[in-house]
Order: sequence, then C-alpha cells, then structure tokens
Amino acid sequence: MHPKSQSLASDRQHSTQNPKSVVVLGAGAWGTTLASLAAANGHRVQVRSRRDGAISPSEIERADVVVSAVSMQGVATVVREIQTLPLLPATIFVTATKGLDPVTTLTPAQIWQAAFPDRSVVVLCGPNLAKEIQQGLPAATVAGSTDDNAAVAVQAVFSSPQFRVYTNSDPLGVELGGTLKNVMAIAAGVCDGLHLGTNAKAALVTRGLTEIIRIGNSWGAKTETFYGLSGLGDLLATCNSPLSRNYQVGYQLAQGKTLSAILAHLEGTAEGVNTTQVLMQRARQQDIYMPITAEVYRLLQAEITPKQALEALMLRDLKSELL
Ligand SMILES: NC(=O)C1=CN([C@@H]2O[C@H](COP(=O)(O)OP(=O)(O)OC[C@H]3O[C@@H](n4cnc5c(N)ncnc54)[C@H](O)[C@@H]3O)[C@@H](O)[C@H]2O)C=CC1
Ligand SMILES: O=C(CO)COP(=O)(O)O
Repeated sequence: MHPKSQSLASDRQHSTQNPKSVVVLGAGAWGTTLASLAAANGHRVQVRSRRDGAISPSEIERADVVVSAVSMQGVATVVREIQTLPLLPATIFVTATKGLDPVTTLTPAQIWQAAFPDRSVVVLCGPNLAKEIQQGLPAATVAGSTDDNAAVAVQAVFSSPQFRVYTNSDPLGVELGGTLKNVMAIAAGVCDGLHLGTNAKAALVTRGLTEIIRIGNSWGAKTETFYGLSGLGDLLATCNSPLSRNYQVGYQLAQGKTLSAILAHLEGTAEGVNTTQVLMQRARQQDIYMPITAEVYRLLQAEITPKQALEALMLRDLKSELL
C-alpha cells in the first residue's frame, strides 16, 4: 500500500475514538441533520440558529470543526460574524450550502476561503435529502477539499454505517454539482407535473448533466466529479423525489401556481430559484450555451408557461449529442 493511503486508512479506522468539538451554524433541516450525524459518532456538537442571536466567542474558540449549513442568503452574514471571533489555529470549515452569491457568482466555499485564506475549507455535498437521513435511511456524500487531511478529518466526523462519506480533491466540482443540479430539479418537477413520462425525464436529466458539465468546466471544475455523487448522484435524488423543495417548485409551476404562491407555502429553502438567476447571468457573461437553464429562467420570470418551455426545448436546432 502507498504510505499515504496507509496513514489515511488508519485515521479512518480510529475516527470515533477522537471526539471533536463541532459547531453547526444553521438550525434548518440540513444543519440539524448534520448535527445528529456528528453527535451520533460521539462528537461534542452545538447547533447555532439565527434565533439564538450572536455566536459567543467561547463557543467558537474551542471548535475543531465549524459547519455552515445556512441557506445562501445567510452565508455572507455568518462569515462576517465568524471573522470577528477567536478560533483554534487548526479549525476546519465545512460548507454544506448549495447556492451561489447573486452579485459575485462565488460559491459558498469560495466565500469562506476568501475570508479565511490560511484555513482549510471542506465542501460537503451529495444526494442527501435530509428527511430520509433523519429516518436513518442509508446515504452517501462527498467531502471535497484541496487539503486531503481536512477532507479525511471531516469524513471521520460524519461517517457511520448509515452515512458513507467519500473524499474528493476537487471541491469546486463537488460544490457546483450539488448547487447546479437544483436548476435541473426544478425542470424535472415541471416534467413530472406535466406528466411527460419517463423517457422525457431521462432525456432532461442527461442533457441537464451535459449543461452542468459545460459550465462547470468553464468554472475550473473536473468533468469526472460531475459523474460522482454530488453531480449525477444528487441529480438522480432530487430530480426523482417529491421531498426535494426544488422539484416541488417545478411540479407546482406545472400545475399553474405562481412562484410567489409556491414559495409562500414551501417548507424550507429552494436554492435553485436564486441559482437559476445567477447561472443565467454567468452563462450570458461567458457566452455558454445553457438551453435548459434558460427555459427554467424564463419560466421562473413568468415569461413563458411550462408547455412553452417544453416546446422551446424540443424545437431547437438539431445537432450532435457530443457537441
Ligand atoms: N434539506 C436538505 O435536504 C439539504 C439541504 N442542503 C443545503 O443546505 C442549506 C440549508 O438547507 P436547509 O437546512 O434545508 O434549509 P432551511 O430553510 O431548512 O434552513 C436554512 C437555515 O439557514 C438559516 N439562515 C438563513 N439566513 C441566515 C442568517 N443570515 N444567519 C444565520 N442563519 C441563517 C435559517 O435560519 C435556517 O436555520 C441550503 O443551501 C440547502 O441547499 C444540502 C443538502 C441537503
Ligand atoms: O440538496 C438536496 C438533497 O441532496 C435537497 O434538495 P432540495 O433543496 O431541493 O430539497
């Protein structure tokens, strides 16, 4: 065995014998689920909700791992708050938010890394519908970081017989896979809401992945990461599950509801609504062809109906699959 693999393997075996102090920021569906996973492994876990008020220095200064599971709209605020607090020299940041900054188009990990350039940032993304994990159903995810040791440490914090964590050295690909699939989950909800059938859904998800890879590559992410759990895996989960909030948005749009009415009654955050806007902005700026995203965008803007979006996609110029 390669010496590096040997040391990683032994770290992994001893994971739960080394309890860590974990602070989870965000007490929504995903933050509370991640907190339960870490606590079940014997780690000391504190969850911070917005309602608790400011984070106290004593909470954060002992944290080995700080997990951010806030929605995208809260990321900048939480980063600014943590920047004012004392931290252990080796504190690792984990980001589980699946969104993009509306002004800069930066990912959450890029925002954390810019604020803390000397620290390790790990992206945690995968096909992880919180409600299933809360029920103890099996799932897998990816801890992505350019710092192997930090990724392995985070893998150890969350891994269990029910939750299998892989590492990946392409954090941008891991993060974009989890984030961009939300746009396709809206489209998949529309597809099912219009009862277009299994062939249509398969075509949509497959061409959606092509689109994600096209813009993901231009961002600097690796193609093979998008064929992994956080890309294809999360596409399969959210494009096929009514538990996905993004899928629910698409499904209800197909039923003729307005976006504002849907969001008013939605349980939790559908990040894909904002991500679609940001992705369109980036695709236009960089002249990247994103036909499915463009139709989801027009639908969310109420410029077209779901049926018109379908027609627009089907009536485009014919071309080669691999172009
Ligand atoms: N629910 C799920 O199955 C999964 C969700 N995610 C991602 O995790 C993130 C959070 O998702 P959920 O927990 O489901 O959403 P949620 O809507 O249930 O909770 C969002 C949390 O963010 C907090 N928040 C928002 N703005 C804040 C601010 N300024 N300061 C402090 N806290 C703030 C809210 O108080 C709330 O606790 C999203 O980006 C989502 O895409 C990722 C994997 C699975
Ligand atoms: O990202 C998720 C599962 O991996 C959760 O999906 P929704 O945000 O669409 O509910």
